[in-house]
Amino acid sequence: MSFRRSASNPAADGRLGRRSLLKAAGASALGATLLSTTVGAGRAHAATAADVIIIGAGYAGATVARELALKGLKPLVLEAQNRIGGRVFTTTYAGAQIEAGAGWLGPQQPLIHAELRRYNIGTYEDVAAEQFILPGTQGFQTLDPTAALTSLDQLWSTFYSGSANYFERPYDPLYRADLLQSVDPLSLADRLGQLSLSPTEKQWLNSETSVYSGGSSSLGALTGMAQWIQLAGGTYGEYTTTMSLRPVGGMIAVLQKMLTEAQADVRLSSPVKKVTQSGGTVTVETTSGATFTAPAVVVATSTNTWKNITFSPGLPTAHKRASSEGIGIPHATKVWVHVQGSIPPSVAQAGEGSPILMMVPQVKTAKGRLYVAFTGPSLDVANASAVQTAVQQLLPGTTVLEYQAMEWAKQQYTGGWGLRRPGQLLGLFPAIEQPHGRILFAGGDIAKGWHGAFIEGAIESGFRAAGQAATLV
Ligand SMILES: Cc1cc2nc3c(=O)[nH]c(=O)nc-3n(C[C@H](O)[C@H](O)[C@H](O)COP(=O)(O)OP(=O)(O)OC[C@H]3O[C@@H](n4cnc5c(N)ncnc54)[C@H](O)[C@@H]3O)c2cc1C
Repeated sequence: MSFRRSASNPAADGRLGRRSLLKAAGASALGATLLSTTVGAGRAHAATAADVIIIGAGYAGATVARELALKGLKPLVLEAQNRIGGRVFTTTYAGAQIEAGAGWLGPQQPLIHAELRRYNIGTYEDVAAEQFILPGTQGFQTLDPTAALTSLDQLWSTFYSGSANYFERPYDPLYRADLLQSVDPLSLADRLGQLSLSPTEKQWLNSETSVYSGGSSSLGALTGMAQWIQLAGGTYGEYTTTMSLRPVGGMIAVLQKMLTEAQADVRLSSPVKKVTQSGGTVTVETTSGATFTAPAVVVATSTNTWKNITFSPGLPTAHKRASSEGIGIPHATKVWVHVQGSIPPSVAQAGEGSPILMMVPQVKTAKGRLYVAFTGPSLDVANASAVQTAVQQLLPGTTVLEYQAMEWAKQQYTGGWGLRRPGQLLGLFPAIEQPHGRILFAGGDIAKGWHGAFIEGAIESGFRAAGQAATLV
């Protein structure tokens, strides 16, 4: 899909009016390519009177835009794709509204709840599971939710023991940097290896540690997930509620309202390739050759994508390291599966290395039920019979009617959700939050609190970066 540039049509050069925001948010069907369209072959330079240029129209960028606008400043948002939202992608499938990316909110995430109140957007509870299907000594076993969660709670409390001390203040993760010295180098797999677990118990835990790590539990940091647990209240039961709420209108709804309130000039299909600081200004160049200048720039893209932009002068050490090592995980495939069968709504988990690691029940349809599946790297989601077999292993007696997969880690402009690697908390913070001259950095990946896999963190980082940017204008 491509558009021709037309001087008389603002949408044609990627500019977005308020009414177009809604359309842009849901423009692409799930499964369609998310690569940006080549809008406006951009030979021209584009003069702009923006106070701050924001690169990226995800939750972090939208928060920056809204906060700067509230301070009376004029933001310009350059977004690579032909839609807003980034790793939030509300769309429809099998007649239902679905989330191809971020799907749930937790009750203990104050910033997103303040935004929901601000824009008068309600939430509703997600579908409750009526049973759990978990690895057993001989194949899978079915448990009622209370029994499963009680056992899981005990196992995770052993796994995370000590985290209440080393994250005494979970919103200030370096507060006990002294205690973190021995813990931050550990991967989730290292921690599993320290415990005396039966093979079954190990599988109960490593299905989740491998999902969050993007394949192998050796990729994710123990301190990454332990901080989430402490932010949630300290127990696994409380942590599970981070997957309990959905906003009316979808995960995109608040973001749309933020950009609308900001009256932000949002240019879609405008991938930034170069950011140059000189004197008191910063010049931003898109892949089409369009240039924009402003006294400050906020880079609000996923950490993994920073390396695709040429910064002059080059990025500081911590930022270079974050982008080259990656905070975004290497495998983040979320599949919506339409399942037929008489099985009650079930949460199903399988051990690390399995084709599907976790399935979560979603809405009932006329023909069956939708499920969200998080896969492991061993499953080829292009192979329908492999998907069918993998689903039937977890949900026996069911048939897959259809499915749609989004391989987020392969998306050029976002990548997957984030989970810090071992050593990154002490190795990158607090330097990663600091300005690089007139360039500021925002994004869920580098949040202090709900980092990586939560829009709460993207909003937090957006508030911080907006405050930093305002001092430079
Ligand atoms: C499958 C999946 C499930 C998730 N589930 C949840 C969940 O249930 N709950 C939850 O709270 N969070 C969840 N998350 C995490 C959440 O989506 C992210 O933490 C959050 O959306 C990150 O927002 P952001 O603004 O930091 O980055 P992004 O959303 O990645 O936004 C960055 C934007 O920058 C743009 N961009 C990149 N490069 C350029 C460039 N060169 N020029 C211009 N623009 C550029 C991108 O296109 C993108 O729009 C999930 C994520 C994924 C992938």
